[in-house]
Amino acid sequence: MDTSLLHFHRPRFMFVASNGRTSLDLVSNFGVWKNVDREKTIGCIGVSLKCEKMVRRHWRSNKRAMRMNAGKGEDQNESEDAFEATIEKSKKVLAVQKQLLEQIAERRKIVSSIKNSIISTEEDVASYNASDDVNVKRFGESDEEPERSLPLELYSSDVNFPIVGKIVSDSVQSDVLPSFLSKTSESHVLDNNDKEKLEETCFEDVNVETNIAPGEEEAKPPPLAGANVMNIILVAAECAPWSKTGGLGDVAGALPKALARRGHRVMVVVPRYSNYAELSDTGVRRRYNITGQDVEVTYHRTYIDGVDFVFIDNHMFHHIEHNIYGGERVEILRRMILFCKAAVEVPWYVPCGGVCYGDGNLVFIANDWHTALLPVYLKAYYRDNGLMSYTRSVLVIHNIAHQGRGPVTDFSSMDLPGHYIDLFKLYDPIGGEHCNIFAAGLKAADRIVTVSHGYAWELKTLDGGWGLHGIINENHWKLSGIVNGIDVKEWNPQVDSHLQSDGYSNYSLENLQTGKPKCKKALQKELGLPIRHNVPLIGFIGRLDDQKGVDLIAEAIPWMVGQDVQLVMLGTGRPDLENMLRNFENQYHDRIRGWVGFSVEMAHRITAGADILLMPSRFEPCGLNQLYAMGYGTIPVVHAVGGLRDTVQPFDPFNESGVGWTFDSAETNKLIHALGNCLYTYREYKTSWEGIQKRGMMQDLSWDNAAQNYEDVLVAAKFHW
Ligand SMILES: Nc1ncnc2c1ncn2[C@@H]1O[C@H](COP(=O)(O)OP(=O)(O)O[C@H]2O[C@H](CO)[C@@H](O)[C@H](O)[C@H]2O)[C@@H](O)[C@H]1O
Repeated sequence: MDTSLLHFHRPRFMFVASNGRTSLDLVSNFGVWKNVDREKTIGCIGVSLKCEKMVRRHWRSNKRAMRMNAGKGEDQNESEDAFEATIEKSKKVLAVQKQLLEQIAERRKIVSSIKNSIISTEEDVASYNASDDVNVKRFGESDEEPERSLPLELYSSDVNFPIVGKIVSDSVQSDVLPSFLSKTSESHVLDNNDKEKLEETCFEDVNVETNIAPGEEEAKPPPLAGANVMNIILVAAECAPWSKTGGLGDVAGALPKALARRGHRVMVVVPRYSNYAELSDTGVRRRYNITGQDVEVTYHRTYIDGVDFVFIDNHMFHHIEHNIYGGERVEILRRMILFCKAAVEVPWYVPCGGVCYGDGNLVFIANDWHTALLPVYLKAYYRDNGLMSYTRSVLVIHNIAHQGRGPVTDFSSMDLPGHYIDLFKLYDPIGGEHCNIFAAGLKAADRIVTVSHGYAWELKTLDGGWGLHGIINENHWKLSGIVNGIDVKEWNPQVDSHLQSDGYSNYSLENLQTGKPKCKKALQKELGLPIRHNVPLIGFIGRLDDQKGVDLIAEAIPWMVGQDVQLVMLGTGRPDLENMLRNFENQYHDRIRGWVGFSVEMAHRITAGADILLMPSRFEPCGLNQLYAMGYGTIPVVHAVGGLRDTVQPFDPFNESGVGWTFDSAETNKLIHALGNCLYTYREYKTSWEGIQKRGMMQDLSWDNAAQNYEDVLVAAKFHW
């Protein structure tokens, strides 16, 4: 280190941001030294921080002396100005130093996570090879030598930290980076996502405007998850914004980001239904045996908001994003088997940011019956054979009504050891003896989560468990209810991109009374409804099926049209219910619109433009639309069931509390009663109405709380043997 840098009696250097890169320019009162060796300079930071206090003391005493001589001439005034300026510069230096230290800490974290992954990957390989020795056949593989698609250098014990090396050679001199990040690996080729990730972490702008107090220099907060930081892989059949047929897509798109914000390394694995623009091919190819056929999958990846999104590609998944769960039962089953077989091996074979996740300190989060095979495969082919010993699985129930039921003969297509049939075989009065994938997943998973407390309770009942209540009760010790959150980037009236055209407007709590009416007007215009400010506009968004209680709305429509209201219903599903929507629109063209289709934009616009959102669901594990509605100042009227009961506290006019209206059983007259009270309040008690809107909007509905609760479950799973 150049010790001359330490012999200063006045502020000597400051770092300047230029062109989005951290160029370190050394500035003194006497001159400027450009492009000083970054490593040396960063090395100096620690020392200079200590010197900072000394320097400040020195300046202060100089300044006092200056003041004593005040009035003795212009020279002194100029000197004082110069001192003020140098103090300002010093503050800037401190700000930049703080940021650099934060970046160093961040990079240390990355490097140590890379090292951990490498160690666990080596362990995997060792046990993988050991398993070859004892001739353990892993699912989906023929008797041939298993191919290893992962670049072998990643297994090497003296592996460099390749990710930075490549970027460095592309864009900056390696010697301007801290030494622990500057090793290079010629053999590893980065994809564009790697570069994006690295550029995000390595080359953030240095903002010199921050003022910090002395002593705060190293105040980089630890990850919110603290010592519980782990690798998490969420596996789902859909993930917004790429694929979404309902609430599962929203959850898979948002929960992982909230977990990543807590400091975990998080991946989402999802089928690749289309040729999504932002993906790049990882080059990894694997083959799996699916009902006797050798099927190849490839893995594509992107990195967004701190999360690795890995897409599994095979022609079976192509062009079905609007019909993910549709088609012949046997075809759906083959897709889900392939997806689960390929997903469970992602941590071994798919490098993310240059390095695989590995199977140590890893938890899978599977979702609904479509991925309920994953916990079973994890157990049957890996943990039972001493592989992936430290990997755990959590199965989330979003909707127990769909279970992957089929004849017992389905079991043979799953390619599992014979005794595993006991997990799948179930008898109930509806299906008789059958093969039940959800049942097997619930038994095999280390922990079970469902999406509200209310639904966790309902699942244990004869009515709510849909034949699986017995299994849920037997496994109640591992069941938790965690209410979903909402993605506050996606669903936020202040920034909602669907409200930025066609007369819609972004709004917030502050301008609710002007912004929301604009959206209402724009919605009426877009739908071709009479533009009337004072008519209550009621919305419904959802799948058209028994669950969502659309038939209750249908029965209430004759009453509704006599109430001078407008109604817009958006949904797809059962053809008879779709026709019903069309018929209502034809019959009551001046006040009802039935939009048959799946339109994310229209869902956002209805949520913003409507005054009231109806959710008469017969059962609702959590429900997201009522959460979105409350965030947009739209008042929910809901059947108090499952997550709707957990999240919509009924309005109490005596205490001016509550955020909506509820009714206690799924009956038309109860819906009418609750909606009647709601309309009465809308018309007669404007102040109460605004209070309900504001209380709804002021709630913290973000995923952050839920993510913390998930973390508790993941930790419990981790220590479950
Ligand atoms: N026609 C359409 N056009 C555009 N968007 C549409 C649409 N129909 C529905 N959507 C959107 O799909 C999502 C539906 O979410 P929900 O939570 O209400 O229901 P779903 O029953 O699918 O989810 C299940 O999983 C979720 C997540 O756990 C649970 O909340 C829920 O109770 C459970 O039934 C919302 O984002 C909604 O806006």
